[in-house]
Amino acid sequence: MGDTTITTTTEPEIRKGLAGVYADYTAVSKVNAETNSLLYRGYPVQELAANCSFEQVAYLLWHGELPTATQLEELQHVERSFRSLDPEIKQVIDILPTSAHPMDVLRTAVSAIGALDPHADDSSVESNLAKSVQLLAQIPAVVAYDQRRRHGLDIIEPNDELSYAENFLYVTFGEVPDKVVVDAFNVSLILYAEHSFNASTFTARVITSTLSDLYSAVVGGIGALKGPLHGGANEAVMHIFDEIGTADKAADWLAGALAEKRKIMGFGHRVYKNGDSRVPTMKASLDTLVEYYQRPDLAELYDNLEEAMTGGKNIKPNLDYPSGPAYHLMGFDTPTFTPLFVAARITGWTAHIMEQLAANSLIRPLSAYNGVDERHLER
Ligand SMILES: CC(=O)SCCNC(=O)CCNC(=O)[C@H](O)C(C)(C)COP(=O)(O)OP(=O)(O)OC[C@H]1O[C@@H](n2cnc3c(N)ncnc32)[C@H](O)[C@@H]1OP(=O)(O)O
Ligand SMILES: O=C([O-])CC(=O)C(=O)O
Repeated sequence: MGDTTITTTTEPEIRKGLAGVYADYTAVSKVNAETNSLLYRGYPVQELAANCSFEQVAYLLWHGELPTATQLEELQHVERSFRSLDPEIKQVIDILPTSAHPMDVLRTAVSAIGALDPHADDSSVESNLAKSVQLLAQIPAVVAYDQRRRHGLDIIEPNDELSYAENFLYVTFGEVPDKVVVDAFNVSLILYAEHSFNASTFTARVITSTLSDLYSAVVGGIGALKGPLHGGANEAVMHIFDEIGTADKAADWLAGALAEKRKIMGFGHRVYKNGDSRVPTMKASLDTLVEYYQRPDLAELYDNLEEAMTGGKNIKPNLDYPSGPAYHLMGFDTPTFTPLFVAARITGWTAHIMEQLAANSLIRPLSAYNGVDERHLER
């Protein structure tokens, strides 16, 4: 018998939420709560955010090394060639109500992209890499298409002269904003790209472990990311800011919310208990945006809520806390924030899908039964 033999005499150790459990190895990234650091393929994420484009980081996550100039050019060429949405995908989006949450629209669109791909079930590395680049290129088109149709605006076709970040902003807003905005967006994408066995990546790996296809794993990842305890928190932060109103009300609002045992979105983390390694970098980008858009009121509200939360419960902000207001300042509407997280995390998810396939083992833990004792039908 293998090591999954169930012994009924000893009480199994249950780790709720798999907290503290090592499920497998990964070479994609290292989250170190003790040193408060995050490495992508060995590189500190802060260094990557300060010096690289999101496309370079995507390549790094997929291939394990940063691209040479030629490799980057090739990636950019392919990514730019996939940016337009097929008419069938536009039709699929169009039949969804504009009241549908953008995460539901994106999940549906990715599922449709998979159903239209005749090679969906080809799980070779070459095919999965090609699918990963295609999804990288098309997610911005879906997100922008949906935000614009919700606001009754004309759809803007992509511009393949532009970088990934520039084009994303262009197809959403109809113009490329100033460099300070593009840079902040690029930084946010890099910071959101990868974070080891978080809930959505683990979901994608579980699906992959059954030898299902890459699209199914990504659709599952999107579903897991939508929840407010995970990616949905960046949207929820903005709802909290709206609820609080002005900076002077932050402390009282927090006292009331904590008294009602509410979870304060954008704070806390399963792994980092002493602050999220990515927050200082994203906060610096938020500061540049606050300055650029002249919104000291938003910065004051941000600071006051953080001060009240760290002073009271000593729970620190996670990446969603600075990202939410940063995306708001850039002009994205609030329900679009979590799809922006998807646009970045598609790189990490697909890197993990390929890693899982390279050394696969079906992910299937045990459960300890605590239902009624064995019983029988009365006949
Ligand atoms: C990019 C990301 O996905 S980062 C995560 C984004 N999610 C959020 O911001 C949602 C808000 N945060 C949370 O709900 C949690 O901090 C989680 C889900 C992220 C992590 O949760 P866990 O590791 O399970 O921590 P847990 O829930 O056990 O919290 C420990 C204690 O801190 C409290 N706590 C943790 N986070 C918060 C919070 N944001 N607001 C209020 N209390 C909190 C818990 O209530 C608990 O208190 P207790 O011991 O008195 O019961
Ligand atoms: O690691 C986690 O649990 C959540 C997170 O911060 C991420 O996915 O970026």
